[in-house]
Amino acid sequence: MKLQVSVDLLSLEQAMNLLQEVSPYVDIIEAGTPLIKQEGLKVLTTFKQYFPDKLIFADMKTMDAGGLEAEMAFKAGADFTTVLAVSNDSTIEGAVTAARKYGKYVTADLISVSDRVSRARTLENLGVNYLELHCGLDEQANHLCTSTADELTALRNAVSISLSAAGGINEKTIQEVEAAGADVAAVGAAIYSANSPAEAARRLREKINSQG
Ligand SMILES: O=C(CO)[C@H](O)[C@H](O)COP(=O)(O)O
Repeated sequence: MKLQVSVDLLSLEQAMNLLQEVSPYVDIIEAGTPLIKQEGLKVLTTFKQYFPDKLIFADMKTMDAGGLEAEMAFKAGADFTTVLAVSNDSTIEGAVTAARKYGKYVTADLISVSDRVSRARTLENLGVNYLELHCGLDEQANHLCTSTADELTALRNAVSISLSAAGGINEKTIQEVEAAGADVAAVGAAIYSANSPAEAARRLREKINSQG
């Protein structure tokens, strides 16, 4: 399983300071939605420039103009862009077409989808590369998330495309997420809010490695 750090900080300077510390332990660097909104797409270009051996994930959370927004992210340096799974199929198709043109990837974020298994099957048919099971920050704050492991298992049984999990994952839960079939675990606060982000990322990496 790959480890993704979700950089939900509000300045490029803070983001770069964090990444200098944690990048050795992660496979994927995510520019969080608030960071992209605050600093612009240049964060993607900067991440790619300084960390060329990492995959760069743009959490665009696109809801409309799928082709245009995906193209913007890929041109700026992203390897992945996200589109909201609740958006119209034509929006998803636009993002998928752009990803194919650039040889990059689309992740559909299942946040706020009620029938996730049914939507997952449609999204697979539409050509998305990854499905992200995501408990958002507001849902976490209001204790609205159900079991990530059970949900992942249901998705794993329903589709063949890659799965990622995001939302409140930490050292205690990362092995459960991997065992349930995730190909990527995205971790934000458990890394950037830790006393030592580098140590937190190192321990998460160790948990993944020890799972085999
Ligand atoms: O996309 C996000 C919020 O919309 C976050 O990046 C994602 O939830 C992971 O962060 P955390 O581990 O802090 O929950």
